[in-house]
Amino acid sequence: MSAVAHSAAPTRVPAPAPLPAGIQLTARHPLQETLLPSSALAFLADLHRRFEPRRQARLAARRERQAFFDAGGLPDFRADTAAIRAGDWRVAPIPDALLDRRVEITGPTDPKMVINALNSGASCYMADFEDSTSPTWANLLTGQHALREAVAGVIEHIGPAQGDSPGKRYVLRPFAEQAVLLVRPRGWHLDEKHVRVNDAPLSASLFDLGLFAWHNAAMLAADDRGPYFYLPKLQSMEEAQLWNDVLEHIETELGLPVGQMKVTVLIETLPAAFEMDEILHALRGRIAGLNCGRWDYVFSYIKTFRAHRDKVLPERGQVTMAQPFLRAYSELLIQTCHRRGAHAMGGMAAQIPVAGDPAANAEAMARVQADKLREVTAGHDGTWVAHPALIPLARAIFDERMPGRHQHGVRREEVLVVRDDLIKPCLGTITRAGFENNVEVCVRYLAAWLDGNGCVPIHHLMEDAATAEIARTQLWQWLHADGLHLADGSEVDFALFERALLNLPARLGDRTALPGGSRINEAIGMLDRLTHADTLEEFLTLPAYSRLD
Ligand SMILES: CC(=O)SCCNC(=O)CCNC(=O)[C@H](O)C(C)(C)COP(=O)(O)OP(=O)(O)OC[C@H]1O[C@@H](n2cnc3c(N)ncnc32)[C@H](O)[C@@H]1OP(=O)(O)O
Ligand SMILES: O=CC(=O)O
Ligand SMILES: [Mg+2]
Repeated sequence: MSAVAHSAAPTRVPAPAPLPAGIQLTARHPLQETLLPSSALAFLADLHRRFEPRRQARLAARRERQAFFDAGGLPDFRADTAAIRAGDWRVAPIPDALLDRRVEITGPTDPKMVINALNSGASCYMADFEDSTSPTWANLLTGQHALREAVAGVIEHIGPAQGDSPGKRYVLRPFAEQAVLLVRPRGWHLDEKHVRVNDAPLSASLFDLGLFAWHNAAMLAADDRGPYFYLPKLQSMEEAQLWNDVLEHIETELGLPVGQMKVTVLIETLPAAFEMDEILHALRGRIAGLNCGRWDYVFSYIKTFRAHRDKVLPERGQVTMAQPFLRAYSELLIQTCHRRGAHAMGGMAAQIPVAGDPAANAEAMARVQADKLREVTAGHDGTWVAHPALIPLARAIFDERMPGRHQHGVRREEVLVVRDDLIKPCLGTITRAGFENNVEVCVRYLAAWLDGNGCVPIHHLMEDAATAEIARTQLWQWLHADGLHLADGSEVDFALFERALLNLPARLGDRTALPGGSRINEAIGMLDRLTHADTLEEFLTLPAYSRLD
């Protein structure tokens, strides 16, 4: 055969495997063949057909409830569930692997992060497909693959070469020394647009959780573990019931004992704070705890009260856990969990280590320390950190004050939280710097997210979807509420906003050095539109997702 004829011979590229009936994949990625064989897709499609109508019904119920709040209604404890709150019941026993959760590290799911987090010395690692992940198809598949390799114990990552030296090799510590793995799928409101079933997008929650369980349940069972999950952004006990039914169905399908899959629910919406007992009850066969997701909680307070002029919050930096409405929520969570035999997990301080500035670093560490001390003293059974360097600090505080594996014995029976404590307005101010910082954080975070990075440091704080949402919704609320003034007396109006947006490029300087620098103009345009809109967009990530790969 001549050389020409040889090079012209067609290369045989294997055709993609045929998809199960009714399923469409709208993107291509090299990991698809491995992660989405037709049996996995059929499993996901079955979840969709069974549960999608109920998901849509729950989303409609959210809209209906918000319309009630917009008309002046206030959240309150439910009359129809009083018997659940009064009843004497407890959640199922917590498995050994989840009894000591004093320090949990969280983070996105790229292979290096996964290895670093599992090796970090934390008690648990929450692998996050949610607040800290930009859900590009590549991120989701790389993340699922990294987790599967980690559960199998074979994950490896090679860092970039340094001159002539090869890149750093990352491998796992022995299993017994690793953090216990929990996975956080995306919330009920999000679609996974790359998988369509009968011409409708699959729920992102079902994709993330279902695929992880499908690949890993058997391997985890061999280690006497289960797929363990954190469930985000629930608003009601009916949503918890939906999750329970999904999990029970998956257990049956995968041949797991009922209750093998454990969950911890983030109480991070204002409506959910009024249904903590009910959520524990709906998931009582499998729930290990509740968590104070403080950043989304503040975001939810703003959204819930978007139309309530008397509940406008001051600038982000002043809305700390010391504010009465946040203290009441965390104390009620501790009391509720400990009465029911569940863990009451604390949340995330946004400070991260500050490299190259010892004074700023000391201040950041002092803030984290104070936050963790408040949590352990209040009765939390564990806490979150955003960065491995914070683990020793958080661990030392919990070790000193929590000698047992948890502190369910701290019942906090003296705590009496009523409706008005949870919705109490918050005193404070809006400074010009606070206003401009919200504009900067929104734009920079959104640009990074559009570029595929869901968690970035900005001015030495961890920023993710939840913290950025506070900045976005505050801007909308401040600008749509009549008669607000900055602390210096000037009016909060759209001229102020436009000036802040116009000045931002100069303030940012060399944008090539910023994560997502090339998407800054797009982010500015989006924030401008979202802030001018007459109605508040429910989630930033909904319109932004349509711009993602
Ligand atoms: C509101 C909420 O939902 S909170 C939960 C969601 N948010 C999170 O999970 C935050 C996760 N944290 C992060 O993503 C990061 O810590 C950031 C973006 C805040 C800061 O990241 P960086 O600036 O890259 O940190 P830095 O350069 O100091 O990292 C040093 C090392 O620690 C590792 N590291 C940093 N954070 C983490 C983490 N959360 N998990 C595992 N490893 C981490 C880095 O990979 C790096 O490793 P290397 O030395 O092997 O290269
Ligand atoms: O998910 C955590 C939060 O604070 O939001
Ligand atoms: Mg959150």
